[in-house]
Amino acid sequence: MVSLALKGLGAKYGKHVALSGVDTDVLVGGAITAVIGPNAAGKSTLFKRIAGLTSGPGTVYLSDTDKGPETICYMPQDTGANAVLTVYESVLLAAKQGSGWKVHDRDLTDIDQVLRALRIDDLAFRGLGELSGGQRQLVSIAQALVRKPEILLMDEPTSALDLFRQIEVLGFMKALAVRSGMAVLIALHDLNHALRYCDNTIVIADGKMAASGPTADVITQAMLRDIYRVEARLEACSQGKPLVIVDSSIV
Ligand SMILES: Nc1ncnc2c1ncn2[C@@H]1O[C@H](COP(=O)(O)OP(=O)(O)OP(=O)(O)O)[C@@H](O)[C@H]1O
Repeated sequence: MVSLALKGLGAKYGKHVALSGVDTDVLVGGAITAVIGPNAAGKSTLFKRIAGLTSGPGTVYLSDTDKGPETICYMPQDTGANAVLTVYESVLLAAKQGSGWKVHDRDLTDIDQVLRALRIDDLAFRGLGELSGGQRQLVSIAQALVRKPEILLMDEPTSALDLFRQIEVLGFMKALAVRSGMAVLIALHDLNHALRYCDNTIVIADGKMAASGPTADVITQAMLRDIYRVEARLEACSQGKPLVIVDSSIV
């Protein structure tokens, strides 16, 4: 099963150092890692650096893959919709990226499966420009999944989704990671989603890694105070699962 580890990873935009010194333990396939932290902390920059879309110091070590860096897929936060294409065409284009343009029956089966799994098969022949924000976000997820990456970096993939779709997509990703052995990193602002769906959590603050480890060890009252500047409690819900309850901001 694929795994990755980050050593001394950093990134710059011009002279601005947006990220430095990110070291992680081995992140294994089959698990979901949340990447959390305040606005402008460097979460998207970390993903772009792992995906090779920005340069900088450090190394992304990949193990147990014979595909190399192209096995990493980055699903950006903002996906500019190409209004000319239908949903189906855009997912087909994503499926063929980097593998030649000849379309096989297998490609069409894969697209049908991914659209059905995300329950957007009814949108297949709608233009991207006609979709709602949440529908577009689901199409972006379909475009990422149809490529069958071994390492998937999802930048706030549920930010435009309603409550039902949020838990459906995250539950689906968790099951898919276990089933396929994919390593999934998800940037999230909803820490309750991290607690519920993510095995491990990395905290980025001010362009540095502030903490990492099993999610329940990382999301603590002290971390919420220091990094997020909120007074909050972690309480067990009626099902015994931990929930973050925010009381106030610290000014
Ligand atoms: N293309 C760019 N050029 C210059 N600076 C950038 C660029 N993209 C991001 N930055 C800066 O890098 C820093 C980190 O941004 P990044 O997008 O990684 O944060 P983030 O943690 O993903 O934030 P958010 O939660 O708000 O999405 C910010 O100060 C941002 O202004």
